[in-house]
Formats: sequence, C-alpha cells, structure tokens
Amino acid sequence: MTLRGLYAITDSQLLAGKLLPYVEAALDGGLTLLQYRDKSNDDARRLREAEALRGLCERYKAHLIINDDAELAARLGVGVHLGQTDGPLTPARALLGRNAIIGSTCHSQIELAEQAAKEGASYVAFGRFFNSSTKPGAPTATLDVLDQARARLNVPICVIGGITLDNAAPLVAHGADLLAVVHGLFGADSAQEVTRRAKAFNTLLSI
Ligand SMILES: Cc1ncc(COP(=O)(O)OP(=O)(O)O)c(N)n1
Ligand SMILES: Cc1nc(C(=O)O)sc1CCOP(=O)(O)O
Ligand SMILES: [Mg+2]
Repeated sequence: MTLRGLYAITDSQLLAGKLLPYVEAALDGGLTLLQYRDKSNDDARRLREAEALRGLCERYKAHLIINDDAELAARLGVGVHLGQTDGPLTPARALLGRNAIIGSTCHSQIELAEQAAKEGASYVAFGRFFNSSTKPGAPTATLDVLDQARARLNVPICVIGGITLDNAAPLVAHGADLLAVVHGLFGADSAQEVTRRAKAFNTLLSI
C-alpha cells in the first residue's frame, strides 16, 4: 500500500464538543490517515468515539489508526500507532494481520526506523520538527534524519510536531510522505477553515 498524504490526529482537549464535525471537515478536504489519539482511561468513551470515527473514515475512504492501543484497533479492525513504550511491533502485527497499517515512533533515530521497518512497520514517524503545543516535551528532530531515511529505508516516512501550512514545505522537499498534524489543522476557528487547511496541505504534497 502506498501511503502518502495528510495524516490528521485528534486531540481530546482541542476537539472537545466538535470532534465529529471537525474530523468530517478534514476528511472533506482529503485525509489519507486519521489517528484517534485520546490519552484518557475512559474506555467506554474511547470505544464510542473510535467507532464513530471508523464510520466517517469508511465513508470518506480514509484509514483510521488508533494511538497506543492495539487491542482497541483489533476490536475495530483498524490500524495502530505505537511509540517506543507502547509495546513491540511483532505481536501487534500478529494481532492485527498483515494488511493492517502499523506506525512506529522513531524520534530522530534512523536505527529505530530501520528496526521498525525490519519488524514490518507500515510507516515510520520522525519528530518533533517544530515547537508543539500538543506535545511540547517530545524529542526534537532535524531535516537530516529525513535525508538519511530516504537513502536507507524503503518504507513511507511520516513527520510530526508543530507542522503548519507555513513550515511544512521543507519537510516534503526532504522526502516526507505523510504530514501528521494536530494543531495546524484542528486549531482552526471553523469547520470550513479545517477543510481549507486540509486541501492546502494536500496541495503542498502535490495530491
Ligand atoms: C504519527 C505519529 N507519530 C508519532 C506519535 C507519537 O507517539 P508516542 O511517542 O507514542 O506518543 P503519544 O502520541 O502516544 O503521546 C504519534 N502519536 N503519531
Ligand atoms: C503526538 C505527537 N508526537 C510527537 C513526536 O514528536 O513524537 S509531536 C506530537 C504532537 C503533534 O501535534 P501538533 O501537530 O499540534 O504539534
Ligand atoms: Mg504512544
């Protein structure tokens, strides 16, 4: 599967009271992947919201990815994103099957990405590239890791962390396939503006 495009990530605070309309607006503008990221322990709400997002993604032909939680992903038949402390890739692949999208956080370490690719990751994620209000303490990354990744890996490259329409172009020029964005997309004042931003990100990616 070729993975390239805008990768929207939800945020429970930013999208409080407007999760579905803002996500639908982003899907309307064009998403390749949507990640449901909710760090709470409210399992009932997480299941309910993830099911609703799966329905929307099916309608717009985007892929839903669950952050952190391979069990929930298996229950819904969707993909998962795993960080370095979220459990190993191999059992997640066994649980979800060979067609599932499984992403792996690699910070700025090409060795982590090589390992993830070897273990069957569908994409590898590098970041954070800019200041992020969503995750201010995430380790930083620079463009040279993208150059190394392009030269050494044969798996789609995702970038994350403070990405906006104003700073994304160099990431694309250095080989990013997937732009993962929270605030730069969903920080908009209206659903119409979310759609406009999504379309503009796709233009940057030549999609
Ligand atoms: C696409 C993408 N890249 C990186 C992350 C970060 O994952 P992780 O390091 O596990 O941190 P949390 O998001 O779980 O706080 C991500 N979620 N998505
Ligand atoms: C969830 C996450 N992980 C990161 C990493 O670098 O691993 S940065 C990040 C937050 C992304 O949100 P925003 O687009 O608002 O900066
Ligand atoms: Mg995680």
